[in-house]
Amino acid sequence: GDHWGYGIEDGPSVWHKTYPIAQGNRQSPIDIVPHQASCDPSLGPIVLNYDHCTSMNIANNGHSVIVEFDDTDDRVVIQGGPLDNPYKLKQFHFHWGGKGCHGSEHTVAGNSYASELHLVHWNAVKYGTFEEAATAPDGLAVLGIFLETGDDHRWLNMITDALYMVKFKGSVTDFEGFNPMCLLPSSLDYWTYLGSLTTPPLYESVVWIILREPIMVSEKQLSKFRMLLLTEEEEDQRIHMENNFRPPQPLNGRKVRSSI
Ligand SMILES: CN[C@H]1CN(c2cccc(OC)c2)S(=O)(=O)c2sc(S(N)(=O)=O)cc21
Ligand SMILES: [Zn+2]
Repeated sequence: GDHWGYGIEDGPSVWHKTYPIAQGNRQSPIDIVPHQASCDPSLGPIVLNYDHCTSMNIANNGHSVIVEFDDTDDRVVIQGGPLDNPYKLKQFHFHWGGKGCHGSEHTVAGNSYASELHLVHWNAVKYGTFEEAATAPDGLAVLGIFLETGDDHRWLNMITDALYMVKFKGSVTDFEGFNPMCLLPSSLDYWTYLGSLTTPPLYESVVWIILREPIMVSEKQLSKFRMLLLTEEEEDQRIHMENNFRPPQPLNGRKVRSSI
C-alpha cells in the first residue's frame, strides 16, 4: 500500500528512496516565473467540454479528497492549447495548507496560493487504459487552478458540504452530476510545461496547464478540507489532512510557455 505522505518521516524529502524518479529531470510542481515564460503565439486556447457531467463519487484516499469520473464515454474532454489530442477527465482533487498558511503546489514568482485544484485527464486516443497513459510522456494532462482566500465560492459548497461524509481515510460516497465547469475562473489564460505527477508514483507523464487566474474561496470553506483525516475510522489516533503539497522542483532547463 501507499507508505508515503507529507510528514517528516514519509514526506517529499524522502520519496526518492522508494521512487527514485523523484530526482528526475521533469518533476513537478515548479515555480512559474511569468516574465521568464515564453509567450508562444502558436499556443491556441484551451477548449474544455465538461457539459455531460459524469462524476461518480467523492473519496478520501489518505492523501487528498478526490472526485472520480466515469471515463468510459468520450464526452468529458480537454483539448487545444499544447495538446495534440483530446484528453478525457478521470478525476479532480485538491492540495491545501494548514490554518492560514499556503498550500498550493505550483508557485508564481515565489508566491504560493492557499490551495490548488488538479483536474486529471488522460490521452485515450493514444493509450488504451489510464494506467498505461499515466506512464507515457504525453499520457496525462493536468489542469491546475489556484484557490485564493476571499469570498465564499458558491459552487465549492457542493464539495465542502460532502466532506463530512468522507472524513476518514478509505471512505467514499456517491457524488453524481457534479460539473467541474463551475470551478473554473473567468479567464482560461495559462502557462504550460512538461512535468510529472506531484505525488508518488511521480511518473513524468504530465502536460501541465496552469491557469493564471485563481478562483476565490472562503477561509471557512478551506477549513472544511482540513477536517479530513489521514487516519481510518478504526484507528484511535486522528491526524488531520493538511499541508498535502510538494514543494517546487528544479526546472532543469525546461521551457514554460504562456498563452498570454
Ligand atoms: C496519489 N495521486 C496520484 C494517483 N495517480 C496515479 C497515476 C498512475 C498510477 C497510479 O497508481 C498506480 C496512480 S493519478 O494519476 O490519479 C494522480 S494525478 C496527481 S497530480 N497531483 O500530479 O495531479 C497525482 C496522482
Ligand atoms: Zn494533485
